[in-house]
Amino acid sequence: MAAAGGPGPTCVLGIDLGTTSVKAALVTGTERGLALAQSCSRETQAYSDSPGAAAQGMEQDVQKIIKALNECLAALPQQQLQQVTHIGISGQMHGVVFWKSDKGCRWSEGGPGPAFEADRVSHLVTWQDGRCSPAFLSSLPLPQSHVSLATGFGCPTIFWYSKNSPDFLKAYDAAGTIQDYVVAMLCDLKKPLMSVQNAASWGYFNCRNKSWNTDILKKSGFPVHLLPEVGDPGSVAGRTTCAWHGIPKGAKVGIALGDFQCSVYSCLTERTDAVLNISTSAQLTISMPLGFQPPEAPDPSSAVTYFPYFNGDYLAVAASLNGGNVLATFVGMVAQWAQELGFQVQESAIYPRIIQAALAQKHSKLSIHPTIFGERHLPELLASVSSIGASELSLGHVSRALCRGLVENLSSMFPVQHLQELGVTRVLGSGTALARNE
Ligand SMILES: Nc1ncnc2c1ncn2[C@@H]1O[C@H](COP(=O)(O)OP(=O)(O)O)[C@@H](O)[C@H]1O
Ligand SMILES: O=C(CO)[C@@H](O)[C@H](O)[C@H](O)[C@H](O)COP(=O)(O)O
Repeated sequence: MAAAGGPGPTCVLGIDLGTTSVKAALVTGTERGLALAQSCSRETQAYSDSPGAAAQGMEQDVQKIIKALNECLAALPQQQLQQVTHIGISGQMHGVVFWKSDKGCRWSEGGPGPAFEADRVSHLVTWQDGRCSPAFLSSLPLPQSHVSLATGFGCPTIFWYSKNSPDFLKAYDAAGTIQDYVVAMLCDLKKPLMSVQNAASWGYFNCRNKSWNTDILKKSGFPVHLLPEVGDPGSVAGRTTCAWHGIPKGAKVGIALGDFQCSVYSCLTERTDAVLNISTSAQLTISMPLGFQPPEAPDPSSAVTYFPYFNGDYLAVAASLNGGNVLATFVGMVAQWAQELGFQVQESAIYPRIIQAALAQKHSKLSIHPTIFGERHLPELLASVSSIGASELSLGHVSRALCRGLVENLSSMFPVQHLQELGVTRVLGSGTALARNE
């Protein structure tokens, strides 16, 4: 997001508000282009209870997400933060957070300069939330969008609140993804601004005319006043209204982007590339030809969907609900079993051991279908294990079969032969769960 026309940015700050961790990167402009100067990541540990949504709820505490963001920025060098002219923010898609527009945060003077903490803000209901049952979703009006409705998507979640807990919504007059919330706080936006990338991930958004299905929603009593304004990815949402962690007031802030699209953007160079991103979730994706338009109506049974990218382009994506979160659950299970057996084992110590054990293990017949979270196109299909031989029960066998199962699941959603027919010659990997797992 260089300053159009004017001098390019001397220093750009990139932020990703992911489901598990916040990442921040300082990128400096050099004569050879942009170079990474510093980066930092912090796990948010933000999972929280979900009042009213029973066991299916999956919410995160926004205070903890902003705390992790502040810790990341405080760890970056002041001298470079003071040169930041542009801020780009991406984050977990689909989810929704509500806030009171003039009381969404509280600014305070910290060591490195002013910073904000979340104030009159709800929990973030994330993309992993399961409160919108298949029966509830089918009770909602049909969207005029190529993206099928799914639980954890912003608009169905707002419908859920308006039907099950209408008083909850009365406390708020703004809503957006977590990344839209941060942009709104930095630019003091009275009305949140959302990019087409994130709007498409909420449902009830028509990507062709870039507008919400307002008439359809109004007729069903949906609180349309909560829908953000929508803008193009890559456009500027506003400027910082005060200094922030040493970043001067007036820095340009880009409209918030989808983490998935940014993962792709970080490595996609050829149209013949596919990208395999495994973070908390997992996606296998390719770019569609210039001028491609998604179908008018969604196909809920399809494992592949189309998401807006940049400049009106689209990505075809197999978006799995099962990625690094499955590995994290397995590690948690091993830690829990160890504790029940009387041993205390840190989860951070288990990851390297399962990875090394799997590396040392040849492929075996043990087969794990890892979809413990179901899939959007097959919500009922949970995980299973088969071909369990007595001699194939080591930690290495199970860990290797689990990793293989994750990739096989994605490949079943977007088969290799389909990728080859579309001209794909290379798959690029991105995401922590890949990068930290040999
Ligand atoms: N110590 C570790 N070693 C290997 N993988 C890890 C480790 N810690 C976390 N992970 C994996 O990284 C995933 C989170 O990746 P991250 O990029 O932080 O997610 P997100 O972008 O969704 O916030 C976890 O789901 C887990 O599978
Ligand atoms: O579900 C889709 C697309 O429909 C994913 O690409 C979606 O962006 C991601 O699952 C969420 O944004 C979470 O991403 P991450 O936290 O796993 O990086």
